[in-house]
Amino acid sequence: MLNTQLARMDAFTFPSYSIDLSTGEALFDYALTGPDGEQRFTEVVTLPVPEESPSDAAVAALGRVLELLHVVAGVSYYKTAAPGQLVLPAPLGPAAVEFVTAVYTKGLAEYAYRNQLPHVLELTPRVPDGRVKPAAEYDNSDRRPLSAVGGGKDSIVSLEALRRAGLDPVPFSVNPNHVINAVNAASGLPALAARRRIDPVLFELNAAGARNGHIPVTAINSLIAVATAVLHGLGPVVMSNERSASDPNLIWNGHEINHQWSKGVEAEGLLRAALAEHAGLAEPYFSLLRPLSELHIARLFAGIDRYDDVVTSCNAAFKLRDASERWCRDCPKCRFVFLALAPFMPRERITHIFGGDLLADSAQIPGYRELLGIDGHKPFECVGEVEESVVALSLLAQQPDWRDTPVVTALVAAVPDSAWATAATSDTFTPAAANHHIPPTYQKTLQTLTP
Ligand SMILES: CC(=O)N[C@H]1[C@@H](OP(=O)(O)OP(=O)(O)OC[C@H]2O[C@@H](n3ccc(=O)[nH]c3=O)[C@H](O)[C@@H]2O)O[C@H](CO)[C@@H](O)[C@@H]1O[C@H](C)C(=O)N[C@@H](C)C(=O)N[C@@H](CCC(=O)O)C(=O)O
Ligand SMILES: Nc1ncnc2c1ncn2[C@@H]1O[C@H](COP(=O)(O)OP(=O)(O)OP(=O)(O)O)[C@@H](O)[C@H]1O
Repeated sequence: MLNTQLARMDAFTFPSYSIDLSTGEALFDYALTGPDGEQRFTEVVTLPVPEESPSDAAVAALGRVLELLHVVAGVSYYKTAAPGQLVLPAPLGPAAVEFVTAVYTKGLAEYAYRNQLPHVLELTPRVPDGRVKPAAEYDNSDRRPLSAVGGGKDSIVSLEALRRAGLDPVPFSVNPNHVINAVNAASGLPALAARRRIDPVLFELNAAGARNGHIPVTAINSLIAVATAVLHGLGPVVMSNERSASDPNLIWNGHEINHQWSKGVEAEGLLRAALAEHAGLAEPYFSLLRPLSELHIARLFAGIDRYDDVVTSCNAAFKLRDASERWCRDCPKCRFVFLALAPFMPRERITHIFGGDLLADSAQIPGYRELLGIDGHKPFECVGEVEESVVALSLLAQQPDWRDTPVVTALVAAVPDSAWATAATSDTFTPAAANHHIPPTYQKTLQTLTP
C-alpha cells in the first residue's frame, strides 16, 4: 500500500485475537481502513508453555490479559497511518479504557511530536456499547515473582535483590538476544522466554517511507510478562523502572512528551488498575526500583560483579536488525550509564565493562553537554535527570582517577553555578517514600544489596 493511501486511512480496528494453549501461540489481528481499502497486520506472540496444565481460573485470567495485550500491541501498526479513529474490539471498563487511551496518546507522544501529528495526543478510543462481565478475583501474590530481564544494569539489580532476599525469582524476557541469554546464564537461574513476531509487512511499509517512530514498548513487554506469570502460576511481575522514567523530555502543545512514558509511575498505576479491573489480578505488577534514582541504581550495581562480562544497557544492542554486539560507546545511553557508574568503580573495571573509556574521549563532550543540561533538551533515550548527571560529575571531579580526564575537565568548566548549587542539595541517594507500588513483602528487598 502506498504512503499516500496510508495517510488517508480513517480508522484502526482490532478484528480478532486467538490463543492456542497447546503451543502458547497467540495471534493478534489489526486493520487500517480507509477510502483506498484495507491494510491488515498480524502479530504473533508465543508464550512459554508450562509443564502442568493451567487451572481454569488461570486460563480465564490469561484470556483477559491477552484482551488488553491485543489492544496495546496495536500501537506498532497504528503508527504507520495514525488515523483519527481508534475502534476498540469490545466493551471495556473505565480503568481499562483509561489505560488504553493513555498508551495511544501519552505512549505515542514522542512519535506525535516528531511527526507533527497533534491529533494523536487527543485520541479518544471508540468503545463498543455493552457491559464487561466482571472478572473473577485471581490472587497469586504469594507465588514466586517473575523478574523481567532486559540485559542492562537495572534488571540485574532487581534480580539479585530478589534472589538475595530469598524470593526465588524466575528471570523472564521477551525475544531474548545474546545479551539477555548471557545475563541469564551469568545469573545461573533457569529463565522463561516469550517470542514476539512483528508482522513483516510493517518493515516493508517502513522501508517504503510509512510514518514511523517510538512506541511504548514497555507496556507491551509488561503485558506479555503478566500473561506468562498467570499461565505459569507465578506471582507478581517485577520490573526495574526507575524514578526518573516518569519525568518528561519536553512540553509540546501543552502535553508532556516522555520517551520513557510506559516505564513511568503513571503507566504502572494505570496498568495495575486495568489488570485488577479487567483480569481480577490482585498484585500483578510493580517496579522494585521505582523509589530510586539512576545514580542510586548504578551505585547498587557496582556492588555486584558477576555480570561484568555481559551486562549491556546500550539500546543499539537490542535492534531487531544490525544490532551492535554490546555497548556502542557513542549514544546518549552509553554516555549516561558510563557517567553514572564511573564514580562507584575503578577505572579499569568500567573500561573492561564498556570495552573503552568514554571520559577519555573528547569526542563525547557535546553529547555530555546535553546530558548535563548545558545544550538542548534531555535526549530521547533512557537517561537520568540532568541533576543526576551533575551529581555524578561532582563526584568524579573529586576523584584522582577521573578528575583530570579530558571529558571531566571540560564539563566541570562548562556547568553553570546554579546547577552545582542544585546538585549540592540533591536527594539523589534518598529513596522516595511514596509514589511507588511495591507491596509490603518486597519493601525490604533492596536492603540485601550494598550500600
Ligand atoms: C532498539 C531500539 O532502540 N529501537 C528503536 C528504533 O528502532 P530501529 O528502527 O532502529 O530498530 P528496531 O528496534 O529493530 O525496530 C525496527 C522497526 O520495527 C518497528 N517496531 C519495533 C519494535 C516494536 O515493538 N514495534 C515496532 O513498531 C519500528 O517501526 C522500527 O522502526 O527506533 C524506533 C523508532 O523510533 C523505535 O520504536 C525502536 O524502539 C524499540 C521499540 C525498542 O525496543 N526500544 C527500546 C530500547 C526503548 O526505547 N525503550 C525505552 C522505553 C520506552 C517505553 O516507554 O517503553 C527506554 O529504554 O527508554
Ligand atoms: N526484552 C525484554 N523482555 C522483558 N523485559 C524487558 C525487556 N527489555 C527490557 N525489559 C524490562 O523493561 C524495563 C525497562 O528496560 P530497560 O532497558 O530500561 O532496563 P534494563 O535493561 O534492565 O536496564 P538499563 O536501563 O540499564 O538498560 C526493565 O524492567 C526491564 O527489565
